[in-house]
Amino acid sequence: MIHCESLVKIFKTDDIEVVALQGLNMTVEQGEMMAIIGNSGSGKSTLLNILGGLDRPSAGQAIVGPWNLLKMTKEQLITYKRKTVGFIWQNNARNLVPYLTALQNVELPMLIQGKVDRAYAKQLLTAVGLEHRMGNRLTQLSGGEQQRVAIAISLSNRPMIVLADEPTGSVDSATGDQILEIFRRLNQDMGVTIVIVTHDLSVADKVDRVVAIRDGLTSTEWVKRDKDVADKEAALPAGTDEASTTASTATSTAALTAATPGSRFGERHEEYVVIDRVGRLQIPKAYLEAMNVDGKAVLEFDGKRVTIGPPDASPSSIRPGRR
Ligand SMILES: Nc1ncnc2c1ncn2[C@@H]1O[C@H](COP(=O)(O)OP(=O)(O)OP(=O)(O)O)[C@@H](O)[C@H]1O
Repeated sequence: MIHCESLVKIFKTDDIEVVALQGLNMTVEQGEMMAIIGNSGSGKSTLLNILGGLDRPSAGQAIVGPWNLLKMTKEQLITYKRKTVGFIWQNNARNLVPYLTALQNVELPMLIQGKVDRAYAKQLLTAVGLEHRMGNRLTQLSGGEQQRVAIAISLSNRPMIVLADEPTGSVDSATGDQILEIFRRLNQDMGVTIVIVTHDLSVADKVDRVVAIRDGLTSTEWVKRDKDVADKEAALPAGTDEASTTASTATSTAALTAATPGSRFGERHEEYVVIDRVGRLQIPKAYLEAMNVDGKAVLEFDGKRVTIGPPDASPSSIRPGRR
């Protein structure tokens, strides 16, 4: 559904250029609910704005369904924004009109497009648990309820994808959990693909997959594992053949398991380093410092594992591991 390859975004002002995305690769499958996580300034919002058609990429490839975001005309971009994507912002003032009721807010984008479907608007508000608040003005709703109205609005044009920028950023953690549960339900019931951008690591446990962005590049990926496989593997003694086979099958799909896999987001996530099409990967700074590698390194391959180390010493190991 979404395919970004070598995606570059450069912001130019009078005297400086900021390379916000430096050749990013990412794929999102149809029907997935995934999160993009990264520190402030890592390029998350830039990527989301590009996927939402709000900003144009500078180079590379960005394909969403049948659309090529680099090659679209202005008119196509308008149609794309109206029909393909729904947006949710952290600051919901961007989505909502305070003096209108919840129902009027959901109907507004439909009105702008020329056809109000009241039954569908009500269905959306019911889906986000606000059937009893439809007639209330936005000012009468709590922050969490307003965010739920924003979710209903994002679906009013029946989009294929919902893009959410820090959707839990301005609510407390219990409300944040509720919002993520609503996303999950909508994802399952309506089949809508959901991409959440956040710096909140706790979101990771609620999604199928997490892609970490660092310095405008995808660096690491955590995939939620099939619970049965995870339970079975946990029951096996370390180093048994069956456990190794399960781990290596997983690694062969996309990437190399990192040296400290899995544990960061609980038992059911497996951590991978992303390797791009031409074989590049990002090595965490802490590892490079611990190995005293700077600029150049020695790679060794023993037929199964790649080992990397400083040029003048025997290599320290980066190896596919598992819990
Ligand atoms: N319109 C712009 N003009 C110039 N530089 C920009 C612009 N938008 C973003 N940047 C720069 O691009 C880089 C990535 O910014 P971006 O907003 O995508 O990061 P982010 O990961 O979403 O951060 P945050 O979580 O703080 O929103 C930053 O260095 C930022 O300063």
